[in-house]
Amino acid sequence: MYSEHSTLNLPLLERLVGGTDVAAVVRSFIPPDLAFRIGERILCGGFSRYINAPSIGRIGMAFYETERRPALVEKYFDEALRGIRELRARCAPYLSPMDMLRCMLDELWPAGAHLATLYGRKMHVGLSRVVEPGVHFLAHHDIFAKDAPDTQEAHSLRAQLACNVYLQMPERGGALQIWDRLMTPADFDARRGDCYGIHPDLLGRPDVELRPQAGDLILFDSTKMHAVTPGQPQPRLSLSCFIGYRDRASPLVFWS
Ligand SMILES: O=C(O)CCC(=O)C(=O)O
Ligand SMILES: [Fe+2]
Repeated sequence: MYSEHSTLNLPLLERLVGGTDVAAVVRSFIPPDLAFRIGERILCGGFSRYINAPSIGRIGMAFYETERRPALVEKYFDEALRGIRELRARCAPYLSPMDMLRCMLDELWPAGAHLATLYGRKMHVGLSRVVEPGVHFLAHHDIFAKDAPDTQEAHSLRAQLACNVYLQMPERGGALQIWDRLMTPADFDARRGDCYGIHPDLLGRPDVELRPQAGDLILFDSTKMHAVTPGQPQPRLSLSCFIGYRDRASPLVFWS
């Protein structure tokens, strides 16, 4: 169901994209004290909020927020590379964990790994996400083809992994819950209405519950329903992206 590792490795990726495992944890992907310090640097510059999920803070726009609206799609691409450079600058003099992850994926995957392009333009990668104390990050799934329908880039994906490096964790709560079954986009959209997600109580017991520690990396199948339990008393800060898989002979792609 899920596996624990001390390093990011190829078998772990293969088990995830092949559907054998729903999640994998890499403990201390970066040292916990370094994670905390990088987190402080990132937060110093302030943050804004998801347009369509305002209870959740973020630095850098997610493609999910564009909701197929041309003006927002334009804004997303306009800010994409600036966002990547902004995260790098906030982390300096430390290496951005997102840059490290990108290099490691490129080195590990036989066909390499690179930044995703869509409509001929480079996407953003490396969203900093802030979940404040007491906030419930509701159950949802992330499926690229819902955000970019009618694109070959989205429909050719055979797996989509969410990938999070946890920089700061609350003392209690902040667990990632995953339900190992698919909810069709139509079913999910009908249930959620105008809200970005649904209450996890509607889904019964999660199949996987993982409480990351600062410095951990978790990868999981983002097309499965997932949620984050409320944390106390500190905010929960993570760096987030998606990894797209087509086949073994094709490069992995990443975006946020
Ligand atoms: O923060 C987490 O543990 C998961 C957040 C999430 O919904 C995602 O990465 O898609
Ligand atoms: Fe998600």
